[in-house]
Amino acid sequence: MSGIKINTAKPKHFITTADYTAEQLFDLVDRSIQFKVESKYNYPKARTERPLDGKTVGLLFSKRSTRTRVATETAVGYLGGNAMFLGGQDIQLGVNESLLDTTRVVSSMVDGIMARVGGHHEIETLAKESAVPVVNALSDKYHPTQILADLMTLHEFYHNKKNNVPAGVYSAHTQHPRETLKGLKVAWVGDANNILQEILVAFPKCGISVSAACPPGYTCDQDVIDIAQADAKKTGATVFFTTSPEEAIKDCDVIVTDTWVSMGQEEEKKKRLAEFAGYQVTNDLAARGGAKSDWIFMHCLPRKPEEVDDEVFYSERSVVFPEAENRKWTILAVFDALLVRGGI
Ligand SMILES: NC(=O)OP(=O)(O)O
Repeated sequence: MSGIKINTAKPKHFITTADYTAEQLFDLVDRSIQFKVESKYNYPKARTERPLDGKTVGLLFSKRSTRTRVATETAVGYLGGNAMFLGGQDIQLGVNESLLDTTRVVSSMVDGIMARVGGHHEIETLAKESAVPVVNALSDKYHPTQILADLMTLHEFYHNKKNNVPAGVYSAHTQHPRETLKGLKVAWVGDANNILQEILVAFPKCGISVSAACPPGYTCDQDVIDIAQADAKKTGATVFFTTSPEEAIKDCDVIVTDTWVSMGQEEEKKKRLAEFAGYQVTNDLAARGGAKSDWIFMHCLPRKPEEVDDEVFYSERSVVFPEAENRKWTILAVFDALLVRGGI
């Protein structure tokens, strides 16, 4: 009897944007825009294909999530697939079963995995052991789908600004992301966390300069800094670190911050609030530091008022809600690439 040939090719994953070139990230942004326009305006026509029909994506989440979970479940549904949420309270992982065993079992039954983990080594184990593509839904080192959404949000904003497209209107996007993003200066004011680290490995290679202010003692991993500096050298972008928020935001186009107390750091809250004094993003800080007059504000959410005041957060400068929505379109593009088109 002749046997059935089993596909033994290693699956492709999306663990960090550091693994992909700027052109690959731009293509994902471009595809995300196409999905958004198609969904909102039936342009060029309403979607009828359901390429993930009969397929399942497992959401292996050991931490809370609103945006990433909703974005993934709706994105997989949009492609006709089934999203199965496997929360930390629901399965044996971490209580009765190791990550290695769980990965082998779950990946033998699903077609893709979206995983939110603690340590970055956990997502690396998952990717190594999984029989199907794994997407990093957040680890303590990186948050790639968030920063892909941030690239899309920046592209949309500056594309529409250059082309006088009114807010909330989606155009056919005449310019490529490489044209809209190159030369921007993004200032980070906050923790040296997974969001800043993903920004550092994604933005400089896209031609975006990054200047980051973190309190004394809060520093990024050296391998991340090395990647950022090497990428910046190639594109002409700059990478700059300081402990002064005012210094970081000088001449910036965009100010970004995030929580000062990430999930799992709750016992450090009091100490952190004291150490981040002076780091709240306000119009006054932007004026003192000399941000460009038309600076915009980003935050991956959820947000606490100590990080940014209401005046900025709910102002016209703030693109935080389109940024949140774009999680869906970018995650859609990632799963479309990995599960439908065979790779990014
Ligand atoms: N920004 C982000 O990852 O949000 P959630 O934690 O709600 O998924």
